Amino acid sequence: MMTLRSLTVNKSVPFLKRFYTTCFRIWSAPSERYQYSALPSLTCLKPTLCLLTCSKRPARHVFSCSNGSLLWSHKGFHRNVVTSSSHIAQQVKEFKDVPGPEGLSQWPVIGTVLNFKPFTNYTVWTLHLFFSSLIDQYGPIVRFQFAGPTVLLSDPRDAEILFQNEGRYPNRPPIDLGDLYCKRNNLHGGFNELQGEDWYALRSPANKRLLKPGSATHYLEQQNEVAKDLVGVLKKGPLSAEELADTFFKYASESIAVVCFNARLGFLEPPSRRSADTERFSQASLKHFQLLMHSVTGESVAHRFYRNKTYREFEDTCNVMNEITDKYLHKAIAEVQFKKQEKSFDPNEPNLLYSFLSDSTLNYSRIKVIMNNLYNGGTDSTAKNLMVLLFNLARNQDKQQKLYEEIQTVLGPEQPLTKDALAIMPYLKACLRESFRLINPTALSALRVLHHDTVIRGYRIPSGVAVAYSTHKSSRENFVDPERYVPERWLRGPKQRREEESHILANIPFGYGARGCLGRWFAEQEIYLATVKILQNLQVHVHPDSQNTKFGYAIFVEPDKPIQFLFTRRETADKTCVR
Ligand code: HEM
Repeated sequence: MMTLRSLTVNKSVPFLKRFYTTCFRIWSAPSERYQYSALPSLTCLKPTLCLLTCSKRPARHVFSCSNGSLLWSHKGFHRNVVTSSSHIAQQVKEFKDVPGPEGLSQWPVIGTVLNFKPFTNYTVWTLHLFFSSLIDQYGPIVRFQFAGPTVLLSDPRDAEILFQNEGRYPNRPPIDLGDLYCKRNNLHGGFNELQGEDWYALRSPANKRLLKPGSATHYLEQQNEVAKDLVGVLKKGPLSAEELADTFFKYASESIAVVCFNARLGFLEPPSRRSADTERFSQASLKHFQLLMHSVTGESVAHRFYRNKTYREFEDTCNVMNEITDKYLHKAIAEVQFKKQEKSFDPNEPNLLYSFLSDSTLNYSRIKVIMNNLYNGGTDSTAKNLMVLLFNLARNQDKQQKLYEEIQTVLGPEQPLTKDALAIMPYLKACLRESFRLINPTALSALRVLHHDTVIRGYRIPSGVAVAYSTHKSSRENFVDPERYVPERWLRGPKQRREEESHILANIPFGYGARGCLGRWFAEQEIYLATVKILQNLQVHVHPDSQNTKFGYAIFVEPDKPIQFLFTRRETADKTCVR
């Protein structure tokens, strides 16, 4: 028995007209154009057929049926058509038929172990290359063992089906160290740990605040001050590659702290001027990430069974961060109370922390988890991707010059970045978008555990199976000259490049769907701010030793060794901050 779940209609086109036009197009098109052909069900006029959206975005399926779905994307019918008809269901191949390594490689546990060193050359750090090798060997859909039966996809059209079927509460497995900490201490889990309705209860109040237009631009002015401090530190130089990586981490931490704690924590201050709390917080959050990486890369496994050293250290970092978060939240609570007494409190407060604190449906522990998660989500991620952008600009001086000229035209040598200025800086946005594409995946996370059986590429993938999407592959296969850094491919205009036609899921640095990144506007804004301020003052180069830096993945993208950037002062052309 099939059930209809959803109907999305593009209101600009009369529904019936679209319906009949589309039926005609399916009927009359050659069947080999369909990867998952709906033709038989249509020619038999099976009324279980379902449709359509003409939206410019990937199709929200109009009808989605419990035993499959029929989709139509903006690219046309040949893109994504999965049938839901029971007639077609008989042609669907079984999970066991999905191509992939055979024999011991499909055994639980052993299969996973065999994928990595010493049995192959791969580690979690080179997971993207391992995924690519599977795709090269077996094709665009692969069945393999990765902590359980897993399917790997590389075609954005298949990813579209995956995301269409992720449901209201997409399931992305947590990093076990964070999950264990919450469980062992009986604490409320965060975005990464929770699933189902519990996750949604946390995510929904955050969505409405963080993903609404203008949520990030409210902080432009304050975060611009942080960017200025960053440039101050860079100008003082010289900084070693390690110090530089640390400085970018501090920049991202300071910048997101403005949002999460309504305060400048002083991470970029010289050590003598940093408060003891700031120092502890800075060290704890850096260590926190390193330990999470140990868990992800499999360097630590024993913490799953007992409180080993890694786990105890991790618990310490969480405790420090919780303690300092408490201080800032209590301060903000007092401010909100004061504003309320003074009757100066705006119920539509654009300030995120105040807005959360004045929401009577959220208790203190939830707000604390949200703020802590946003803070942690916004440090390493932004810092690493900022460095990747600078690396790309340094290695492509012509692009850097072009961006510099855009900055000079719109802002001149000193003006801060504003919302209006951002709206007329397409090259800045294109530079970041292209940097994301070239480094894809930005994070190890394009993974969903299926809630129900789903037909992908003609195979029925059972519920409970994890499906990963190799954005490394998709961000190369769908672009011309993929290894080159070409921001122009994202510019609109008369000379619009072919890439503009690429599938929207071919480049998804912030994930996709209901569980996509919550902080994407903040991340982009902070990277823009730093890049603009740096280029207004300095020209960026990389030391010859860092020219061939390779990138891998722990949680976020990571260089194989810290990058030695060289900065030249624009006014004096004197390489002061050089190492
Ligand atoms: C360039 C920087 C960043 C990148 C590349 C990035 C990337 C991602 C990705 C790929 C995901 C998983 C999405 C999915 O599964 O579909 C994610 C999740 C998340 N990100 Fe980001 N992120 C960045 C910055 C930030 C910032 C600044 C914040 C906080 C303000 C943040 C908060 C989060 C949170 C809370 C989640 C978990 C969402 C959930 O499971 O509901 N991220 N991010």
